[in-house]
Amino acid sequence: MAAVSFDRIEIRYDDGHTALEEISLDIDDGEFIALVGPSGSGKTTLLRTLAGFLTPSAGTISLAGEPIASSAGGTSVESRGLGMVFQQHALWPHMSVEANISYPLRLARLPRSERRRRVTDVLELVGLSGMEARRPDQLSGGQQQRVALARAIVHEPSVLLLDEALSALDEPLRASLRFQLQSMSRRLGLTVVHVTHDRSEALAVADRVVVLDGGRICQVATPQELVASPASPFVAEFISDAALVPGTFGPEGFYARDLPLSLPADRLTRSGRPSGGVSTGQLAVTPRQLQVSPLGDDGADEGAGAPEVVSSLFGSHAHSVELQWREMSLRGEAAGYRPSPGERVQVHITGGTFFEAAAGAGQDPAQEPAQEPAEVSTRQDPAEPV
Ligand SMILES: Nc1ncnc2c1ncn2[C@@H]1O[C@H](COP(=O)(O)OP(=O)(O)OP(=O)(O)O)[C@@H](O)[C@H]1O
Repeated sequence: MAAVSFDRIEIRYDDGHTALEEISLDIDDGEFIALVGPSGSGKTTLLRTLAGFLTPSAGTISLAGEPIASSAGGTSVESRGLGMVFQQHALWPHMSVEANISYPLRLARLPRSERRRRVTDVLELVGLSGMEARRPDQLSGGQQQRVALARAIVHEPSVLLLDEALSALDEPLRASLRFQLQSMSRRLGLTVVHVTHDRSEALAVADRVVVLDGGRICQVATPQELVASPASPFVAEFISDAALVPGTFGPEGFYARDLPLSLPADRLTRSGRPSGGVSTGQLAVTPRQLQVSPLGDDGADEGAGAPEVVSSLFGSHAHSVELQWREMSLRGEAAGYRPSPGERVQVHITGGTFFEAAAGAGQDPAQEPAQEPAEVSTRQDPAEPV
């Protein structure tokens, strides 16, 4: 197992496209890192660079403190001692499970008895004991993927690289493999770099999540930090499906520009360094922070200007509601009541993160301790129903 360090890595493809810029990241020995970001953000490029399939145009990569890649070249893929699993489990169809898994051990010329022992151990670890003699076509997709995992870890890799390794599997198998992957990597003390386009998977399994966009790192944080203190409106939108409500922030709190909606200062988190006075920007409001309830009898004017339900998806804890409010599309949650499409409703905002205009991406939320968004009684909320 080993720590990994990226120092100002840049990747320019042959056609001149810059896929990665200024990537600096330290991964601890035994840490589980997830790389997430929109399609084309550079996740696979970063993984392939670490694996040794791509040479950096600038910067260096170190493994266990030793440089392994720079623009001058690097050590070979094989000598990096990595384990890799891809979306499509590339097993040899004509070989047994045992032969598939022990292949890297045969290459390393380990004696037969040692190979047998290791294969037995690793099959137990991935929950496939006794399946040594089967061929891949006699296994389910999930079992095949677990064989691929077993093969990737049997030679005790320095780092385990996963590229959408669970993406081809259906739920609930995928969920159970998430549990298995995490417990297995913990037990072995593996350093893992897991590329996924599935945000909830990244948050569920990783110690820290790296959010990429346009070839740059937007934020590196624990799952809790990412959700509670997104570093930019993009991260809030991408990770938590936040709506970005334009408005102003002053001593009394946030006032939306285009909607009859406000939030007192003590219920919101402010990202970056406060510049003082009144500032304009955006309030990122996640669906959990936007509670939907029926229009009350308390004088609401038949809801003419109230948010309208576009769709309402069932949820076992709360229903997910998509709303149109004037020009804005918002997502919220309704607990104990499921609104119907076309219905006018009222909304209450329980928290949010304010981003000052032009400050935006790249701010360091650590400069200001983040408050947990307040979960308050919605009825006293100043986000007035219309
Ligand atoms: N061989 C290549 N030549 C030129 N550009 C490339 C090449 N491979 C990838 N790119 C570009 O580099 C950028 C990053 O691609 P990459 O595959 O790393 O993204 P990704 O985040 O893994 O995307 P996805 O989630 O769709 O797999 C994209 O703009 C892509 O079009």
